[in-house]
Amino acid sequence: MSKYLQKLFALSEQGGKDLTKAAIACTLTNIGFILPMSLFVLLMDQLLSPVLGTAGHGLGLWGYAGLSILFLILIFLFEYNQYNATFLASYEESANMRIGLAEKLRKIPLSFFGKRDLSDLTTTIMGDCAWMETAFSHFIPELLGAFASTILIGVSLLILDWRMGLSMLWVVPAAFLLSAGIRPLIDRLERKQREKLLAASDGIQECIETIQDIKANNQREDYLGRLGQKLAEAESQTIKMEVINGILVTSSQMVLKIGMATTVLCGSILLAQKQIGFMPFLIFMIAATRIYGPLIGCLNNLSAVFSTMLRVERMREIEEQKVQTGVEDTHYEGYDITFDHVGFSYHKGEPVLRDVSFRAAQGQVTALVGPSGGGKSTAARLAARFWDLDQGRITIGGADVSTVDPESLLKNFSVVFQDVVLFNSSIMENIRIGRKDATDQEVMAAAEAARCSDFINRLPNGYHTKIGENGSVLSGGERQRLSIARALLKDAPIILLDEATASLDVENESMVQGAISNLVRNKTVLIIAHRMRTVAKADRIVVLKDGLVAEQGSPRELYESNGIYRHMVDLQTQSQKWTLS
Ligand SMILES: Nc1ncnc2c1ncn2[C@@H]1O[C@H](COP(=O)(O)OP(=O)(O)OP(=O)(O)O)[C@@H](O)[C@H]1O
Repeated sequence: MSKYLQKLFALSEQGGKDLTKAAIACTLTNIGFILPMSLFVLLMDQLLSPVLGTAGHGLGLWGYAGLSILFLILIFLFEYNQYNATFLASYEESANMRIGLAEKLRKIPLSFFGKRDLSDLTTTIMGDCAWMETAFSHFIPELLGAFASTILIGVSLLILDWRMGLSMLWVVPAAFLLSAGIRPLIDRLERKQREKLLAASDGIQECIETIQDIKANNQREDYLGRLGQKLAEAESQTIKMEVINGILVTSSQMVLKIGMATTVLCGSILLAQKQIGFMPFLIFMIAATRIYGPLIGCLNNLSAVFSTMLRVERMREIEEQKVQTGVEDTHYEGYDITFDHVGFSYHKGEPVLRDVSFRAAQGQVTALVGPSGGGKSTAARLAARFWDLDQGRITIGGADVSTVDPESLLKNFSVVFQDVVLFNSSIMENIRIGRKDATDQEVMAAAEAARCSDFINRLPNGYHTKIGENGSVLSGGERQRLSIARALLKDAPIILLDEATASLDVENESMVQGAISNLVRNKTVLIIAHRMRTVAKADRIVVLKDGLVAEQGSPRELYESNGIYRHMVDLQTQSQKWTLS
C-alpha cells in the first residue's frame, strides 16, 4: 500500500509510509465515531427489553459510565493520532518535496527553462507544494480513511444482514462511479483554468515590469484592455470549473442520500414481514445516519483529489528531467579552452552554432565579436556547460566539459554578464557571493579595484546599504561594477566577460578595464563586446557570424585581412564622428 501511494503521488519512501499511517489513522477515527452508536444500541436493547421480550444486557449505570469514558478516551486517542499522522507528516513531506524540486532544478540543464514558462515553474514549486500539504493532511488520508472504514463497517453490516447491508451500501460504488465518470471533464477544465490563470498572472507581472515602457509609449489603455481580457477569461473559466464541481459534488451526495431511503424502505418491509428483529432494524437505521458522513465530506474534496493528481503529474515532469552529471574532481592540464567542431541548437533543427572550432589560450584574452545573433553569448555559456552540445566537444585543460559536474566546473569561472543579477541584501553580501569566505577587507579591496568605492561611500550605510530587488537603488553602471567586483573577488582561473563594461561611460570603462587587466594575468579570458575599442588589445579575435567562425586571428591580422572585423572597426570609427546635424 505504502509503495503504491508513493508511486501514485510521487512521494518519498517515508512520505508513502506516512500517508499510509495517516490513512489508517483516519480509518480509526471514523470507526471511533461509530463507538457511541454501539453504546446507544446497548442502552436501547436494555430499555426496550420488557417491550421486545428479550433478555437485555443489564450493564448497569457504572457499566455505561465506564464504557462511555473508555469510548471517549479511544476517540480522543484516535483524533490525536490522526492529527500527528496527518499534519506533522504532511508538512515534513511537502518541505522535502520543495527542497527536492529545487535541488532537481539546480541540476537540470538550462534548456529545460527555455521550454517552460517561469511562472508555471514557480506555481509548481510554491503553489503545488502548498496544495500538497492540504492534500496529504486532509483530502487524501480522509478519502482513503472513509473508504477503509466504510468497507470495514459495511462488511460487518453485511454479515449481520446481507439484505439490509446491500440496501445501505449500493449507493457507495454508484456515487464514486458517477464522480469517476465526470473526472475527465474536471481534468480538462482544470488544465484550461490553470492556463488562463497563468496567462493572467504573466500579464500582471509583465505589466509591473514594463510599466515605464507602457507609459512612455502611451500604451496604457491598450495594455490594460488586454490585461482585463486575460483576467476576465481566468474569472469565467474559474466560475465554469466551480459550477461543474458543484454539480459533481451535489449529485454524488444526493446519490449517497438515496441510500438512507433504500435502507429505511428495505428495513420496514423486512420488519413488517418479521424477517428481521427490531434491534437489527434499529442498528441499521442508526448506521444509515452515520455511515455516509465521512463519505459525503470526502466527496466535497473529490475534485481536490483529482486536482492533486494533475499537480503530481506536473511535479513528476520536473522530477523525471535528465540532470547534468559528471565527475567532481577533474584534473585540468592548465586552463586553455578549446572548441572542437561544436554544433548547438536551442530548438531542434535550428542550429545556433555550426562546426565552431577555436582555442582560447591561458594567459591570453580571446575576444568573440561579430554581428548580433551570431552566437557569441551562446558559445561563451557553452564553455561553462550551461547547456550540453549537439555535436563536437569543448575541453578545458584537456578535460571534456560534458564529463565534469556542472557545479564543480563553474568553480573555475568568474562570470560577468551584461544582465547583472543582484540580490536584495547589502552591498557587502552581494560582492561576497563571489567567495563566501572572503573577509570584509577582501570584499572592500575587490570593490576598490572595480571602481565601486566612490558610489558605495556615497550610500547612507556604505557597504551595509541594502540595494533593493536586483539592485534597484543603483544605476546600470553601478550594478555592473558590483558584478565585476564579485568576479574579481572570486579570482577564478577562467573569466567570461559578456558585454561586461557595456553600461559604463568611457572614463569608468577604462578604469574598470585597468582593474580587469590586473585580474586577467595568467588567466583564460573570453570577452564579448560590441565596442571594438574594448577588444582592440585582445590577443586573439574570433568573429562569429550566423553561428560559424567567419575569421580568427590577432586584431592586426584581421584588420589587415580586410574582412568582417575591419568592417566593424571602420563602422564604429565613423559612428564616433557622427553628430546630430
Ligand atoms: N535561451 C535561448 N533560447 C532560445 N534561443 C536563444 C536563446 N539565447 C539565444 N538564442 C538565440 O540564439 C541565437 C544566438 O544568440 P546569442 O545571444 O548567442 O548571439 P550573440 O551573438 O551573443 O548576440 P548579441 O550580440 O545580440 O548578444 C539568436 O538567434 C538568439 O535568438
